[in-house]
Amino acid sequence: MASAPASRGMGTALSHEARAALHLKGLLPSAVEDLSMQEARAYEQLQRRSTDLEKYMFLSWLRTTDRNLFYRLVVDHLKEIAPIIYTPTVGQACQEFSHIYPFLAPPNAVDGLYIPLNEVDSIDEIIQNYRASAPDGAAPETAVITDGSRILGLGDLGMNGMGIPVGKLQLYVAAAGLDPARCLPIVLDFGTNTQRYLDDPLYLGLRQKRPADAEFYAATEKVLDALTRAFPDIFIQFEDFSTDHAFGLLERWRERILCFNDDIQGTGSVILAGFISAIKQAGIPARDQRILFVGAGSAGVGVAKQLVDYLVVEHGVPEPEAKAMFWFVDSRGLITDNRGDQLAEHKVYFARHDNGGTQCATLEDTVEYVRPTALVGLSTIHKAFSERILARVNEMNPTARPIVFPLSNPQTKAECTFEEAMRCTGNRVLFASGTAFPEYTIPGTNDTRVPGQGNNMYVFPPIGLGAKLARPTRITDSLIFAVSKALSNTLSPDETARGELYPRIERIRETSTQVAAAFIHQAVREGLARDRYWVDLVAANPASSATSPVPDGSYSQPVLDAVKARMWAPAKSAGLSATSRL
Ligand SMILES: NC(=O)C1=CN([C@@H]2O[C@H](COP(=O)(O)OP(=O)(O)OC[C@H]3O[C@@H](n4cnc5c(N)ncnc54)[C@H](OP(=O)(O)O)[C@@H]3O)[C@@H](O)[C@H]2O)C=CC1
Ligand SMILES: CC(=O)C(=O)O
Ligand SMILES: [Mg+2]
Repeated sequence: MASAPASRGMGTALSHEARAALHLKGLLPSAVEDLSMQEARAYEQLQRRSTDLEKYMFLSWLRTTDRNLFYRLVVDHLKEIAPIIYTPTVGQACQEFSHIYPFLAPPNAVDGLYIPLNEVDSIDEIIQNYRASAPDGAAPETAVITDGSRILGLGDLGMNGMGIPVGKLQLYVAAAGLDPARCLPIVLDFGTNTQRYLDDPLYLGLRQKRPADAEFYAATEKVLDALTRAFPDIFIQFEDFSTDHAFGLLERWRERILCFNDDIQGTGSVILAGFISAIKQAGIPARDQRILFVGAGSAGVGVAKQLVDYLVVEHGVPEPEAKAMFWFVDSRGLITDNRGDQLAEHKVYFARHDNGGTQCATLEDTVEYVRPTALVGLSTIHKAFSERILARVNEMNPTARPIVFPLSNPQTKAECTFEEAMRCTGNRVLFASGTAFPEYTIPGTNDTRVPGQGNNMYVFPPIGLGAKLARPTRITDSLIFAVSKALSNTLSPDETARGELYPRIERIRETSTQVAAAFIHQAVREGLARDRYWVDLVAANPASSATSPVPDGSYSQPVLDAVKARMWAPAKSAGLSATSRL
């Protein structure tokens, strides 16, 4: 039987000569068509699926049977397909993962690593099995790893969380041209504390509660040691670990291996980029912002720390004053150092100590107390920004445009919608959400506004691309800062004129290239890059910021061109190799 993956992928696009050579004569319909016809057929099939989950399953099947066609379709229809393979639909797919798993890929298709806690001591064998059966036998260069303990805002999904690394890596490929054969999704199947899954007869993960901290860290240590021994150049993205482990893992590993935490650093970076654009339009100086965060988990604290860095470095605000521009609300109300509970370590930095005896138990009370200019939601609490709160924040800021960022995912967890934010602020809002909301036409006009999507999808793909190319020894805070600056520089004149905060998703491949080029310049500038080619190229072609102490996210044209030339793209016709350029 003809089993070469390329022949299965090409199917009806194979020429008669190729069919003869592969002993496929008579085994395919007689028509020979080009990839655009195959793509048109796949798109038609996609549209015939009546629910988003069915679309997700169809696309998963296509990806694991015809990678080139799948990525052709995704790249050409990214705006429409991103919400299927990524947030929000990926959230539903994860919740149902154990029920749909057999229908996502052909039997025995290798689509990543499932590492159960009770098999961690066999990690070398697991990696060896992967090497032996990996598509194309290529060593992975980018891994996304989760333990499923905090999937989007949906909680502890256990092994079902595998959909997230799979989805993130599809964006690495589609948005930044990483080679799909070298992307490795990993789920640490360390059990789940969600009883619903433990009780579900179809649940496919380990049926046990999660381990205590010591066992968790010992097991992750074994896995990461083995992975980095087997693949010394691998770039590892930590994803959707519950906050109690997210900070600990990052601190343990960030100086040891090439890694980063997407929820802390990636979210910090992308929201800083949107914030830079927002404060240019807000009508008050950056240092006069009063920023109220709802949610003090890995994402909330990660974002706020990135904003503090920016205020210090870019606006010269002394750190204590910059920190004092932030207030946090968690499930117990305003975070202060005198509210009577033991604060988790990651909350201590932002705890208020200037509140006298004032404690606010609710968000409404906190809004009255703080009188914020900006509301940032990373709380997983749907509608936390009620219409009343939005209207009050608008009233409190008659001369400044309020910044409202409901960033929780998926959209069923978002703190408010775009339409609510527009309506309740007299259309003055500067808005970004984690999951894309529909455009909004101001009633009685033809004025249609495009909401910003403040999602780390704009930064993790180019960070991965830059890391793969320049091979820095580690990811520093200043690299992340340069990425934010670079992303904020990518807005087109039209997007800027329309007051948008992020580039349109249709342009994400272009913006990823620019951000990756800036990342490489910064990595060379900090002496972190190990790849001689990029060190020499940057030395010969410095960016405009080469002598400035503050990274400005700039890059040179030759570096941009070289990055573009190294991005993987699906072939457009059967005559080209799968690595031919878009
Ligand atoms: N847009 C983007 O790119 C990204 C979005 N996110 C989203 O951010 C959200 C949070 O992620 P993460 O920080 O890791 O999760 P966590 O669960 O660690 O954090 C949630 C925070 O919200 C607080 N909270 C819970 N209930 C309430 C309430 N009723 N009122 C106020 N605060 C409340 C929690 O309080 P307490 O500490 O007291 O429990 C906690 O501080 C998720 O929905 C995730 O999808 C994450 C990364 C990227
Ligand atoms: C986007 C993302 O990383 C999250 O919601 O967790
Ligand atoms: Mg995440």
